[in-house]
Amino acid sequence: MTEHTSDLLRLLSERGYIHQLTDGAALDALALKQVVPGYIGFDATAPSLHIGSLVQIMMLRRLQQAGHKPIVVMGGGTTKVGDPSGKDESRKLLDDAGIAANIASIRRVFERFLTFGDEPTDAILIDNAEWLDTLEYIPFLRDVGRHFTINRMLAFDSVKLRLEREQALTFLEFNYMILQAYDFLELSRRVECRLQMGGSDQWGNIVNGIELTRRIDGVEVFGLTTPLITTADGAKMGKTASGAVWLNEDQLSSYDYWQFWRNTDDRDVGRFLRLFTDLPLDEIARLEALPGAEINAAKVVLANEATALCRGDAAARDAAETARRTFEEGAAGDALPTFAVSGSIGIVDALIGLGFAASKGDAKRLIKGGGARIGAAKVSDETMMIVVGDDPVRLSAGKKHHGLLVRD
Ligand SMILES: N[C@@H](Cc1ccc(O)cc1)C(=O)O
Repeated sequence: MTEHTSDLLRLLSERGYIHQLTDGAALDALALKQVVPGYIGFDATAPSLHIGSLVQIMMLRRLQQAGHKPIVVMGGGTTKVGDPSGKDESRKLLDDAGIAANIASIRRVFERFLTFGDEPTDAILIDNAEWLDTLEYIPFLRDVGRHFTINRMLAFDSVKLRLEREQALTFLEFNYMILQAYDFLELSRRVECRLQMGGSDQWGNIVNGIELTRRIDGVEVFGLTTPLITTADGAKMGKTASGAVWLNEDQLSSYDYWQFWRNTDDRDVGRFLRLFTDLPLDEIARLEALPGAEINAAKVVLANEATALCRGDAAARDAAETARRTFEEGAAGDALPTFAVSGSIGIVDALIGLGFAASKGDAKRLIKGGGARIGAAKVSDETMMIVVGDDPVRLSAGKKHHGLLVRD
């Protein structure tokens, strides 16, 4: 990576956010002389974003920390089309009411990470349905469509991969990149947006927007993508045995959110501290160098900081306190029910003992349905025996019910 002089690019590059960047030198120069409005778009395919979107949200936060203006674009329009980028199959189409409900629920999380308002570096939120919903087909094709060649569109990964694998790509989805490109042009006109950021799968959509904005308005805008965040064992970050790690509190308790971070692989701690917390780099360097089991202290710091950012200080403190009491003192935290066991117990009896199942049949159905977990691991064997030693064993039924087996 070349040396950057602007706070913006220095901050993004030293904390590990940059994968690809268009004309870095020109963006660097622009960021030195003015407030750069930069955007990231989020489609509203679920009621909450999950950890997979957290790098993008953190990038908007970094943009603001470096003195620039974050623009959150909610994809009220693009969600109706469905981005084929990085997807093997067409997305399930949502109706207007479903999209509106998802947007209302998703948008709350941004208030935790960004400061909104009317000042030059305050964040703003815009819904692209504002301009996409009312496009007129023939004028749009003539003004915008003529700048795209099918020859080139076929070469972008989002299209090419589906064709190569002989997976269907509908004409509806084929239009997505044009609509996202048009968003960039609209945002350049409406709020002088100069930068679009996104995950690495968004590169094609972003580049199309840059070219369209240059061709139609003669304005130079920039693009930046983040690396795909994987864990040390090679998995995509945020996929746990129990499902997606949701950012919204009504989808995942703050205690479970905290635990997700606490369970970070030793090798990922430093990288995650840089990406997902505001701790200064020298402090992170110290934490990631902690030897042996002391690295667990760094994981607790990561869990505390990341949870405080997303869920607030009080939620982070409560989660840390519950964890400390349950795991460090071996006693039960207020938040979780316990069941005392002498030596070992069968999984079925444990589920009944904690009140998660009313009968043996009920407990077996829960296990068959994939709803029973020990720690983060799904239980599939209904005859499994659990040995309870000095440390309590955490048992869960579904997403909401958690309890501890403690030694009698
Ligand atoms: N295509 C993006 C979302 C997006 C929507 C509209 C935009 O203008 C930009 C980005 C995604 O699927 O993650």
